Amino acid sequence: MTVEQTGVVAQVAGDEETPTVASAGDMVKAAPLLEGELLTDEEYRRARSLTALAMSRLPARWHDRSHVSQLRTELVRHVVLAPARYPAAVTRGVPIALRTWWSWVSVKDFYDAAKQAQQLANRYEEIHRFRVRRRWWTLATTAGGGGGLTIASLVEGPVVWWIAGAVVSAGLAVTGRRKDKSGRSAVIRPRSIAWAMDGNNLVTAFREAKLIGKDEGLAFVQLPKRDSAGWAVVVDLPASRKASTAIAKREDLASALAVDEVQLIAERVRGKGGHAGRLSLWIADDDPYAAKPVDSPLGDVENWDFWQPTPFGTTARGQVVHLPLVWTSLLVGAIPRMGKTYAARIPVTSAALDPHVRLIVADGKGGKDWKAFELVAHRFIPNARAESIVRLIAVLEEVAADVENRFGQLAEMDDELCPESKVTPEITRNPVYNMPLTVIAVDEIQNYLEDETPLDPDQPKGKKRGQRVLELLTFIAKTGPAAGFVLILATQKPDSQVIPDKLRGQLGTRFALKVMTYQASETILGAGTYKAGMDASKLLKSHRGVGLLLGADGETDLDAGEALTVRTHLLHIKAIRAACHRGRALRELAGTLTGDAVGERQIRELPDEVAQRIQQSAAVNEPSVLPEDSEGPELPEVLGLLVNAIDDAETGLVATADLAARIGWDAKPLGEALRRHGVPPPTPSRQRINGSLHPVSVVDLSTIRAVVGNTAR
Ligand SMILES: Nc1ncnc2c1ncn2[C@@H]1O[C@H](COP(=O)(O)OP(=O)(O)OP(=O)(O)O)[C@@H](O)[C@H]1O
Repeated sequence: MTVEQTGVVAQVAGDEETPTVASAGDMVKAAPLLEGELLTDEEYRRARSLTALAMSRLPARWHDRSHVSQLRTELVRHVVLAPARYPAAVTRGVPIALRTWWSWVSVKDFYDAAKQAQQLANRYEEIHRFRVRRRWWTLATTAGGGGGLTIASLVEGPVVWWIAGAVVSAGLAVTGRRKDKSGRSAVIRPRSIAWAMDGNNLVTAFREAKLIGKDEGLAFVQLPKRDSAGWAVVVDLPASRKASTAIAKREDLASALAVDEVQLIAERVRGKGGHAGRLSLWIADDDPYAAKPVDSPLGDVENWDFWQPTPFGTTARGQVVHLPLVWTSLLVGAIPRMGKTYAARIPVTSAALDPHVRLIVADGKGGKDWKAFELVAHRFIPNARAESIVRLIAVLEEVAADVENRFGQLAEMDDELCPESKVTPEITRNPVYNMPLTVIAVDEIQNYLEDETPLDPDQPKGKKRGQRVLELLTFIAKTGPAAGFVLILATQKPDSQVIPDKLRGQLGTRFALKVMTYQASETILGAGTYKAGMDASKLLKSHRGVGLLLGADGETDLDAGEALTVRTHLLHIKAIRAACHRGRALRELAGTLTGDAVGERQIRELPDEVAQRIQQSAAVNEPSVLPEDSEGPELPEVLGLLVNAIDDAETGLVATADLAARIGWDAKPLGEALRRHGVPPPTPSRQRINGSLHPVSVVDLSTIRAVVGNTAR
C-alpha cells in the first residue's frame, strides 16, 4: 500500500497485525508502522511526471476503469456470435475468392487497360500469353498442393485435411467478413468518452463529421490524456484542412463522438506552437456548466483598479476569464432571466470599487437590480419613464460635451504626460485634469431606444427621443474610448431595429447569453459569427450565466473571430451593495464623489458646436430623415408618393404590400416601379418580417432614402 503525502512517498511495511502495547490491563493501539523513503519535492514531482508520461502512452481506453466493462461486453458478444458468424463469413468469402481468382487468371486489369487505350488488337497476344501462363500456374499449384496434402495425410493421417480445411476456411472467412461500419451500430452500449478518445475512433469521428476525407488521418500532437474533469487531445488536421472549420462544425463532431456539444470544447492552437490546422479538444466527463457557479472575487476585494481587466467568469475548463474594458465597450444580450443583468453588473461593480472611475447608470427595467449603484453613481437614471428618458438624453449630451472637451485638453498636454492623444492612468487619476475613466451602463436599453415620443412636442414628425439616445450613444461609443469612456449596454431584445449596426459596430466586446434565434445571436455578436460556428441560440436554457464572449475590435485579449464560452461569476446584490458602500467610502476619501451621489443634480447644457458635431456624426452613418423638399418635378411619381408615406423615424425593411397599401398601389406595380427607378430589392428579396408565417416581398427603406436623396440633389 502506498500512502501519498505532499512531497513524501512512504511504504507501509505490510498488513501485519498492528503492534499493541499493554499497560495496566489496557490494550492501547499503536500507530501503524511505516517504512519508506523520503523524497525531495523535486524527486516527487519527477516521479509523478514520469508516471503521467507513461500513462499518456497507453491507449486512452486503458486510462478509464469504467471502460473495462464495456470491453468485456464487446468481447463476450463476439464470442457468443462467432458460431453463427463464421459459416456466414466463409459462404460470403467463396464467391469473392473465386471472383478474385478469375480476375487474375483472365488478366482482367491488363485487358481492361488495353481496351480503354484502344490497344487491344496490339496487346492481345501478350494478354493471351499471360492467361495461358496463369492457368498453368493454377493447375500446378492445385495439383502440387493436392498431391502434397495427400502424401502428408498418408503419413500423418486425416488430421492434415482438417488443418488444411481450417486454414482455407479461415482465409475465406477473413475475405468474407462483414467490415463493420464504425459508428453506433457496432456498439451495444452507449460509448464511453474513453472509447471515443482512442486514436482510431477519434479519426473515425472526424471522418464521420466530414472534417477530414475518407483516406485522411490525424497527427496526434498530444495523445489523449486525462485533464481535470475531462479528456484533452491536440491534433493536426491534414494539410489544407482548417481548425476553424472544425470549430464551426463542433456539433457534428460532438455527435460523431457521442457527447453533448456543451461537453466538447474545441479551440485553435494559436501563437508559438500553433497553426491554422492545429486543433485542441477538451471533452468534459459531464456538463461542465451544471456545477455550482464560482463566486466573484469582487465580493471580497477592498478596491479595484479599473485599468486592470475585471475577473468576469470561468471557461468550461475552469480558467478565469478577465475582461479588459478600457478602450472598448461591452454589449450584453439575452432572452429574459438568463443572467444578463448579473453579467453587466460585474464590470460595473469593479468600476464602483475604483474611486477614480465616474459612473453613470441607467436602469431601463426600473427595479432594485441597479439601485445599489446610486451610492456611487455620478448620474443615476432609475427607470425608463418619460422624465427619466428626458434626463438620460441630457446626461448623454453632458457626456458628449465632455468627450469633445477632453480631446481639446489632451491635444494641449505635453508629450511626456500624454504621448498618444489618449488618456493614461496618470491623467485619469489626477483630479486636476478632471478626466476620470467614465463608465456608462445602460440596462434594457431597448426601453430607451424604442421611445417614439417626438423630441420637440411642436414637431410631431421630427426626431424621436429614442433616435436621440441612439445618436448620442453611437457618438460616445465611436469617439469616447480614447478619452476614457466605456459603454456597457444590456438588452433582452437583441434585434437589428433596437441595436442597429452603426451602434453595435462600435461596441468592441460582446457577450451573448441564451437567445432564441441565430439572427438574435448575430445581432449581438456581429455578422458572420453564425457561419463561423458562434450561435448563442444553441446555449441551453438551464445554463444561466453562460454565454459566448467575443472581442471584436482587437482591443482586448479576447480572440477576434473566436468566441469563448464563459460562465459568469456569481455576484449577488448583497455583495454589490457592500462593494458600493466601499466604493463610496473610497470616493469620499479621494474627493471623487460627485453628481447625483452628493445631490448635485444640475446638468450642464450641450454647447451648440458639439451638438452640430454629433449631428454630423449621425448623418454620416445614415440619413435619418428624408430630404425635406424632395418632392420636385424631377422626382418620379412613386418616390414622391413614398416620401410622404414613410415616417421619418422608420428604418429597416418594410413589406412591399404594406408600403403599396399606404400609397394606394398594388405590391407588384410598386416593386416594378421601384426597380425601374433604381431601388434594388434587398437580398434576399423575400423575408419573414413582423411575425409573418411565410417570407414576403420586402423593401429596404434606407435604399429608398438614398435614391430619393440622390435624385433630389
Ligand atoms: N453565473 C451564473 N450562474 C448561475 N446562475 C446565474 C448566473 N448569473 C445569473 N444567474 C441567475 O440567473 C437569474 C437571472 O439573472 P438576471 O436577473 O441577470 O437575468 P436577466 O437576463 O437580466 O433577466 P431580466 O431580463 O428578466 O432582467 C438570476 O436569478 C441569477 O441567480
